[in-house]
Amino acid sequence: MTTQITGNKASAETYINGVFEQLKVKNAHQPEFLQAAEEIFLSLTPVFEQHPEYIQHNILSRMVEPDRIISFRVTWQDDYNQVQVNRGYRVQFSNVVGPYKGGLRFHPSVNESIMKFLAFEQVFKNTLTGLPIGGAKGGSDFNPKGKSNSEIMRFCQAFMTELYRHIGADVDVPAGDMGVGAREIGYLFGQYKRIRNAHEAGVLTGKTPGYGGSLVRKEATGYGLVYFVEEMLRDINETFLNKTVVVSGSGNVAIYAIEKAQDLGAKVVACSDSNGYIFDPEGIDLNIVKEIKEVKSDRIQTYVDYRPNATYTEGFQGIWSIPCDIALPCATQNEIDGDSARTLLANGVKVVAEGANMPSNLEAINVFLENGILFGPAKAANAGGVATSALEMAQNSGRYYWTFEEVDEKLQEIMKNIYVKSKEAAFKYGSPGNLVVGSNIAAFVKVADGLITEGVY
Ligand SMILES: NC(=O)C1=CN([C@@H]2O[C@H](COP(=O)(O)OP(=O)(O)OC[C@H]3O[C@@H](n4cnc5c(N)ncnc54)[C@H](O)[C@@H]3O)[C@@H](O)[C@H]2O)C=CC1
Ligand SMILES: O=C(O)CCC(=O)C(=O)O
Repeated sequence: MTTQITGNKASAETYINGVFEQLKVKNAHQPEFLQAAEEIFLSLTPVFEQHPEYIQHNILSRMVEPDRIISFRVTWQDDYNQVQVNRGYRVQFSNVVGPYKGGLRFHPSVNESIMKFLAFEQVFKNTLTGLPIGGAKGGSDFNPKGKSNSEIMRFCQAFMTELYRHIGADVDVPAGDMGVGAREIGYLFGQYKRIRNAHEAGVLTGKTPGYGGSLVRKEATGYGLVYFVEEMLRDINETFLNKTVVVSGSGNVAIYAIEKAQDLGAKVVACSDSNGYIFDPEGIDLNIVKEIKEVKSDRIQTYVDYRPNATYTEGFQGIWSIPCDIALPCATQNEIDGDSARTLLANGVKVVAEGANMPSNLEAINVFLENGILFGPAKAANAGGVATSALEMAQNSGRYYWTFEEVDEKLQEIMKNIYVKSKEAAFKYGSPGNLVVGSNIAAFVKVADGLITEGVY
């Protein structure tokens, strides 16, 4: 089946629906990728109405097909000398705006659909930062849980032994995502250097500060999320001060979102991991969470051993039944469904902003938007991490380091600009206040114009 391109004569909706029907046929077994695409397609009718040239250039069909998908075997030896085999991926989705850029996820759920949805989202997110970075994502179905440090190192070395041939400071620059932090990036970088015999610092970001890494990268996604919400609140003359906040997850994004929200005077009362959630009515003691997660790699359940007034509940979904002013989902995709969204609404939530990638499903997003909840979509609200990665690339190529304050100031400026850009696009294209539509359109137009500028390929 091929799309009929009839230029200005085709209605925007007919074109968009046609491309989506083809996408469903071609990717029938990739629900996460189709969900991410549908969310963007639903925003685009006014763009194609105003820009019939995008139909002539068949921009949408070009944008939903990744430049390439690399899949490879990762063979490594565990601590019992058993040979283990995992599957590795790198989806290089688009380099229209800059070199491919995006994290690596090590999690047993990783498959091609999840890699493609993340890489596709990354194209739009990276464009919104205003920095020259294209979109990619990679990872493996390797499960880091319960693995020794030596096993993690051997896995990372095996992973890089194949990945190295596909990346480069001007080609594709991976970083961390779930299950991949500074330790894993260190092992990956070490192996890259050994193979290439070159200290090409800009080939990976999220490195340890002092060894090529930028200050603030560790904190950047969580801090950036809170800076974005500050902008949303500013528009209604509000601040974080004395707000009750619920944050899901207790990993990199969640911990630093909690830290910054607390800095700004909020009371964060709950967080979670994949087993369950804790509720601390007096406000979470973040030092305990850091000790449990960053030092001991233990379950969040153990928090209640330190804080007698806190409670632990099995099951991660229940966290959304805790009344709050601001909800920050920072764990994983599809963690908020329609029912959870309605519960949040009934309990008086005012703002929902996404630290994780695609944490709200389409039904949940509609519940928020239709009921006037201020909603910050992931590709805008969590772009602070990748933006700071781009700042790390800039420092690496300039061969110097900025101070914590310098990077933090740039991050705040970037998050503010993303907010303004998304808000203005929403207004211009007829959906004032809708940051889903605004962020999708602002990014789409930039990539679409790039595709036209750079010619058909
Ligand atoms: N690390 C980064 O810079 C960025 C991460 N993200 C997204 O943020 C999310 C979290 O990533 P990180 O914090 O980096 O990962 P991480 O590996 O540091 O932490 C993930 C946390 O989520 C918990 N978790 C997993 N599934 C869960 C569930 N169903 N319910 C509750 N908790 C659950 C885990 O126990 C862990 O505490 C992911 O969606 C990731 O793609 C987005 C932008 C940048
Ligand atoms: O810093 C990066 O390159 C990647 C961050 C990331 O994976 C994300 O934004 O989802």
